[in-house]
Amino acid sequence: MGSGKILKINGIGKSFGGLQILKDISLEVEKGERIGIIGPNGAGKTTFFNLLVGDLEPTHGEIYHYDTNITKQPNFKRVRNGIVRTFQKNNLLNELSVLDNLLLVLQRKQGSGQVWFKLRGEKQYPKLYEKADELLETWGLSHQRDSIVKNLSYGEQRQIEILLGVATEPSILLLDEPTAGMSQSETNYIVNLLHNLPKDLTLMIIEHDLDVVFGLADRMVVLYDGGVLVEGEPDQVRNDERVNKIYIGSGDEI
Ligand SMILES: Nc1ncnc2c1ncn2[C@@H]1O[C@H](COP(=O)(O)OP(=O)(O)OP(=O)(O)O)[C@@H](O)[C@H]1O
Repeated sequence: MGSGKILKINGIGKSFGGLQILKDISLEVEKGERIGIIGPNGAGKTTFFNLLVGDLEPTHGEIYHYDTNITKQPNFKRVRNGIVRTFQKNNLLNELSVLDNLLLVLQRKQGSGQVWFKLRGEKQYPKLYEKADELLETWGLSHQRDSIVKNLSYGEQRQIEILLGVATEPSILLLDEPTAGMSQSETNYIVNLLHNLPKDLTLMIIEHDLDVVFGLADRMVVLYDGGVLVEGEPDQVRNDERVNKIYIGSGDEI
C-alpha cells in the first residue's frame, strides 16, 4: 500500500537482457520534499527516473503514487497525474518560438480531447496568451518570447525546457541533470528558479554538480552498484565515509 506518501518505491529493480542495472531500490517520498540523487556514472540514476515516469517497466518491485499502484501505468497517465520529468537533452520543438512551445504545453494541460499540437490563435484564445506572457514575465524571459528555440544557446534552451516542465504545474518534478553544460550564470538562474518553486512541489534531482544538489536537497540518495548506498540529510551524506570513498578519484568533491 502507498501509506499517504506521494511516492513509495518498494524494492524495484531493472535488468537489460542478463545485465542487472538496478537491484533493489526502496524509497519513500513526502509531498514537497526535495530529493537529490547522486552516484557515479552508470550507477543507474537515469534508469531509476525512467522507471518512476513509466518510460521503462521495472523487472521487479512496485511503485505507488499515494495509494495507487502505478508500476505498470503508462507514461502519459503519470504525466496527467502530475509526475513530470525533464531530460538530460533538450526536448523542445526547435523550429518554433519560445512562446509557441509554451502555448503548446499550456494547451496540452488544458486540452481535453483537443489536438494539442495545433496552435490556437490569440484572437480566439486571449486567456491562453495572457497566461503565457504572465509566466514569461515571472521567469524574466519576456525578451526571449519570440526567439526561435534553435537560435538560443544550449543553456538557454535547457532553461526553457525546465520552465515548460514547471508550466505543467506538476506535483512531482524529476530533473535529470538540470545544470549540465550550463555556464555559471545559467546555472545560477536554474538554482534560483528551483529555490523559488512552490513549496508543495516535490522535486527529485539527479545532478553531477554537487554544490548545486547539496544546496537544494532536503535529503540525498546515493546510488551505487544497483542499490541505495546511503540516504539521509545532506550533511550526514556529505560526511559519510562510504560516499567519500566512491567519489575519491572521480574528481568531484563532496
Ligand atoms: N535501454 C538500455 N539497454 C541496455 N542498457 C542500458 C539501457 N539503458 C541504460 N543502460 C545501461 O544501464 C547503466 C546505467 O545507465 P544510466 O544512464 O541509468 O546511469 P546514470 O547513473 O544515469 O549515468 P550517468 O551519470 O552517466 O548519466 C549503463 O551501464 C547503461 O549503459
